[in-house]
Amino acid sequence: MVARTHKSQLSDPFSVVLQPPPNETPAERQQRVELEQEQKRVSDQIDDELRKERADRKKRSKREVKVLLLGQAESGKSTVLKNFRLKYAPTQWKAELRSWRAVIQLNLIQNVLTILDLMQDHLAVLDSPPASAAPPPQSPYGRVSIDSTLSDISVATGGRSPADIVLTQKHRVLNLRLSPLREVGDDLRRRLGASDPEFTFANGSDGAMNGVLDDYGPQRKSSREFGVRGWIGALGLQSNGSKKSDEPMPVDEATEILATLRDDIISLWEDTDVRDLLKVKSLRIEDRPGFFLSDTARITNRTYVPSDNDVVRARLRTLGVQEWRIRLEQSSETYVFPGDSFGSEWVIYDVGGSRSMRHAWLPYFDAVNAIIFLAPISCFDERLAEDPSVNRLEDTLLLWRAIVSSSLLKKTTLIVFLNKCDLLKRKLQSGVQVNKYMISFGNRDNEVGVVVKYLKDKFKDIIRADASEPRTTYLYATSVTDTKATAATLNIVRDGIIREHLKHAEFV
Ligand SMILES: Nc1nc2c(ncn2[C@@H]2O[C@H](COP(=O)(O)OP(=O)(O)OP(=O)(O)O)[C@@H](O)[C@H]2O)c(=O)[nH]1
Ligand SMILES: [Mg+2]
Repeated sequence: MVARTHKSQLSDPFSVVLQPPPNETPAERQQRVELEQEQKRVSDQIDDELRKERADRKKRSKREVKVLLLGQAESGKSTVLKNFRLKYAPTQWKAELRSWRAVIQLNLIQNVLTILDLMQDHLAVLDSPPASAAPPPQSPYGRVSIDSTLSDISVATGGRSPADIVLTQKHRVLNLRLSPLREVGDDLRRRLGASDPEFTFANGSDGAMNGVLDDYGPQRKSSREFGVRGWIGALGLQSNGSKKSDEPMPVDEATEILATLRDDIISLWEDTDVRDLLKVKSLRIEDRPGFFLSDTARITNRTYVPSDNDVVRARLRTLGVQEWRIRLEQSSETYVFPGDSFGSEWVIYDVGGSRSMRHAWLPYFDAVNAIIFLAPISCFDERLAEDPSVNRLEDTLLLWRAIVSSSLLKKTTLIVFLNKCDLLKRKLQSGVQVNKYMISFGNRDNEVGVVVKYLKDKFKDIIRADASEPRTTYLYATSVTDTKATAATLNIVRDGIIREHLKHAEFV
């Protein structure tokens, strides 16, 4: 029997191409039909998966809150992210704590090396022949006169000048015994950077160090700041932030050497001449990020596991942009919006804040619900590491102006954290006068509450002057290393962002 061919089939070139071969045997036909069925099954499966993925994406975007953390280097962006994860994803956070050991060890080593560098410079001056006809010292470690250009500082440090600081044989021995830490520091950096093909030391011109170290250090290798492109790789985490395994942590070489040098580190930090040297050099190392010398006994323990607070205080510079997807955990204290409602999942973008990295911020501007802007207000007397001619507070205000005047951010909720209030308080108590650096501060009281209020008004003034339309901005005074207080602030921020979103959604 000859198969009848429909007229329209003849006119359709596809139907001709798709026709079975004319002399097909029943076995060939069977094989062809089976193959076609299999191909259809695979094709349907792919369609299903694509449909599901689209639906998932749509569902996810309905529940996702996207937040961009902005601010200059060392303003506290990554620290806010840590607080967020500690509060809303505690299971992952706990699993991750141990991975921070190497970062904290590196921070501690950095503290020691800062002091060793300072001591070495001082010893070099002691060892060099006196420039003037001053009498030579009685003994190699006796009182030696060195050139002092810091008379103004010596007034502020109880009348002592560098010339009065005597380093003895004890200091030389400590310097020698602690020198293996340079190698250990390099090893830790290599280990943390191993997963990052672009792993770098921040160089002197783009480090995130403030002006206090300018005197003697940013170019020195031991003083350079270390950064990674992602914690996930550096800490050996999976992309959702949890650790690959929960095997016991090995006592590695760094841990062993630190344990051996524990007493020397403690004796270096407790030495009164070392403290005086830091003072006359105006080096407030205890106010620097990643300061752990007061915790040496605990951290150098072979079984040391970092605490929440250690991790929040640890310093690891961010390079580039890191995306964190956080599904909020329900807990007795944390009310999470149920199921798939808006606010049950957060995507947080944590960016590197130094000037050379700011170009990477822009692509995220039109994709986020809110920006949390970190303004480290204790930095009113510090300079940018990447451009020492720029005051850090000035840079922060310029950044803020750029954000409020950006047309891409017209609909974005803006939140400001006037951060590092604890350091501001300490600085003011130590006698630093705000009006010396900010003339417009005038004769107001040099007191933390007054400074915070003054700066809050400054941020609001910029909004009034530069925003294209009136907008609500939320300003909070924070010290984000205080996890308890920050948890309360984050709750308010979280609810505020969700409320703003719902308010806008009603008008859509
Ligand atoms: N005392 C104190 N330290 C803070 C505060 N906020 C942040 N820090 C510390 O400052 C250091 C820098 O904070 P990060 O969160 O790493 O700064 P960042 O803005 O992410 O910096 P980049 O990654 O370089 O852009 C860390 O060691 C923090 O622990 C604060 O309010 N008070
Ligand atoms: Mg960071």
